Amino acid sequence: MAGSLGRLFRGFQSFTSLPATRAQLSHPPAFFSSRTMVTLPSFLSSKPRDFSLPNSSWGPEMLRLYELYNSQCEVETEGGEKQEGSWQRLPSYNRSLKFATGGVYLSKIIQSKARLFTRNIREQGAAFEYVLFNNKEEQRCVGIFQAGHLLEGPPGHVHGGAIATMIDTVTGTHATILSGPVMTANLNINYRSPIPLGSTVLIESSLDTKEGRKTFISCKVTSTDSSKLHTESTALFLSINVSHLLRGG
Ligand SMILES: CCCCCCCC(=O)SCCNC(=O)CCNC(=O)[C@H](O)C(C)(C)COP(=O)(O)OP(=O)(O)OC[C@H]1O[C@@H](n2cnc3c(N)ncnc32)[C@H](O)[C@@H]1OP(=O)(O)O
Repeated sequence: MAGSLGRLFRGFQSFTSLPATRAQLSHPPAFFSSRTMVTLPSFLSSKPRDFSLPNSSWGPEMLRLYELYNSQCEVETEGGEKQEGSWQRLPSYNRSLKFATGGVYLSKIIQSKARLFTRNIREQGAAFEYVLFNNKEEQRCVGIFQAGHLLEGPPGHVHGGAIATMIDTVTGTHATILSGPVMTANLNINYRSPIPLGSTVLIESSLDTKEGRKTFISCKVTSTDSSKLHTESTALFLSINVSHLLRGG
């Protein structure tokens, strides 16, 4: 039981896109011989796709901000050595536990067709394009989000539920980094100005305080130059024992 829960916990980390699971998740496809190495189409590859890497749908602003933060993930010392920088890019997959092993306990909560819903639309750029970066020292997490045409709410603008989804994604991932497995208990959003469809925005999450099982987080969504405030929100996450999920909540 303890072993299964341990495996489940590691899988749970991948649910929230944590980098700790990267090594576990990488299974290089065994389709090449020692002499030839063939690049396979992605649907034949057993390697999970990391959705937080740039793709052809990313506009110039999305790419610019990605480069801005990504360039701070690794720095070069005076001696020319590479070192971890202040930011860390968080990889993101569309399945929670596909690559975790486990028996009855996993199958109780994970259906084989289950997919992370922000990552389940095939057409690139159509819905949620985003990448998260974490700054451990500053206890801050940043999401760069490009909203696609399938997320329409008011004509030409992003649906409030889609915005809430992204706030929950960024703050929830941040809370998991800070506190381990958590669930959203409360999410409070003030919508200040609409987000045009197709635009790129910044989602900035910062730790307010931790009290026992409670992690309180604040989050702002702004235009990429920070001149326009789109939403202000606060969130409460409660640390859970993974058995909470096994019991069906
Ligand atoms: C990759 C993407 C990652 C994104 C992460 C996404 C995370 C999610 O969206 S999770 C899905 C949405 N959330 C849910 O479904 C959660 C449903 N709710 C639950 O399961 C439970 O109510 C849960 C776990 C939050 C709390 O239950 P439980 O552990 O029994 O706590 P409980 O004993 O009721 O309360 C503990 C403390 O928290 C407080 N508390 C609980 N809920 C709330 C709340 N909504 N508001 C304020 N305080 C609360 C209680 O008052 C209590 O405080 P104190 O200890 O001071 O008396």
